[in-house]
Amino acid sequence: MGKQVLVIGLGLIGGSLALSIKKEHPECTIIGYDLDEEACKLALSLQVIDRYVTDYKEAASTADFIVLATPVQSAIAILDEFLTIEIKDSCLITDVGSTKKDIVAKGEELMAKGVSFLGGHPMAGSHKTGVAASNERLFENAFYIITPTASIPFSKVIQLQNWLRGTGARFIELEPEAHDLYTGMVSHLPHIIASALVQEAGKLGKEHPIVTELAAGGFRDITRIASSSPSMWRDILLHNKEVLLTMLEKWEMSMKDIRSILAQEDAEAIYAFFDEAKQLRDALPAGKKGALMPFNDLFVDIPDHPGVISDVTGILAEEKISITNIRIIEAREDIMGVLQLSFRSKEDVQLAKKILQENMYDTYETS
Ligand SMILES: NC(=O)c1ccc[n+]([C@@H]2O[C@H](COP(=O)([O-])OP(=O)(O)OC[C@H]3O[C@@H](n4cnc5c(N)ncnc54)[C@H](O)[C@@H]3O)[C@@H](O)[C@H]2O)c1
Ligand SMILES: O=C(O)C(=O)C[C@]1(C(=O)O)C=C[C@@H](O)C=C1
Repeated sequence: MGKQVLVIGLGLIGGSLALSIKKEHPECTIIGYDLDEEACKLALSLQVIDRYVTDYKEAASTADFIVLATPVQSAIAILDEFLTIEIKDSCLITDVGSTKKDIVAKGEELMAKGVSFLGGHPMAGSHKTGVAASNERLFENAFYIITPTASIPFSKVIQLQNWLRGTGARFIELEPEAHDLYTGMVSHLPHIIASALVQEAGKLGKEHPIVTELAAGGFRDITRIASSSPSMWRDILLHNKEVLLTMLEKWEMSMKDIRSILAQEDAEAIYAFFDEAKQLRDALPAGKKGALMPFNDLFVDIPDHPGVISDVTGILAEEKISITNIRIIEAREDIMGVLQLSFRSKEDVQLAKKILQENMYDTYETS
């Protein structure tokens, strides 16, 4: 009989992992559990899981591999419950939480009982939630952080990577504290800033409704992540409180600095502020997926007439090239518009470029 995998939390990440585990281990049975039974039913009908349970305890006691993919506070509560039930000696438990210190500390309590827990965090995701947004390629080429402690045997690290080979992710090891510090900077703080920015625009928008209508590329780019799950981010902030309090203090100081050079009309310092940021941003590793997403974008000049967008997308669909995002820039009456198309990989960008050029579309990439 094939092995049993239990996925608890059938949302974006649990669903995507279930798909990539099944792809690499088709003989295993994927059992799902979610607090929300509708999520279980949807996961079953989308063939993300083989079956679901309405109480995970029995399935946990027979599982070979357990993935916790709930918001981080619930993951701790579930690990607490695992302390009270029988789990097979050979079973490996992992989580996908965006914070690691508290979860790994709880996992150590299980280790003391002879149950193997190895913390994990795939550094790829989306502002979308729910199993319907699952994608077996979500983690391809992304960093997958694992946080082994001294109490976990190396064989379990290999076992985890084998289970998760279908993700196509690149595994790296970090101490839980280092994980929370680094992701605090490149993931958690940006989510706070994005949400605060949307709140500010919302306040002005109450008095001047046109403001939100005017929100164009820049605002949308920097605030996309403000559409993420509030319960997930509530838990992340509470788990990474100390790190984020320090970062917010430094952030406030940084805002004070820019305020001060602006008040003084210090043009040189203002230029240096943007120039230094541009150089740092431009130097981010290209072609890598992870917290620092690369741009797999192609820009296409389009004449401003009806049907042109469906023509472009139709050409790409015929070649089976998936578009992950589409945006129209500068499309005003009677002038050329620009279509910004995002793809999963650089290869898809190149293929799309070739096909569209063959169809007489002018295309260009950004560096
Ligand atoms: N979204 C991302 O970009 C991303 C990336 C990497 C890691 N993560 C982490 O992955 C985890 C899941 O995030 P997601 O994006 O899949 O969220 P999601 O909202 O899409 O899914 C979470 C699911 O967990 C279920 N759930 C909540 N409490 C539960 C409980 N006690 N028992 C069983 N099910 C429960 C919810 O009903 C929901 O279906 C979080 O810990 C998050 O920090 C998220
Ligand atoms: O792409 C997004 O929407 C994300 O927010 C993904 C993101 C991130 O901050 O980069 C969010 C939380 C995770 O723990 C890992 C990845």
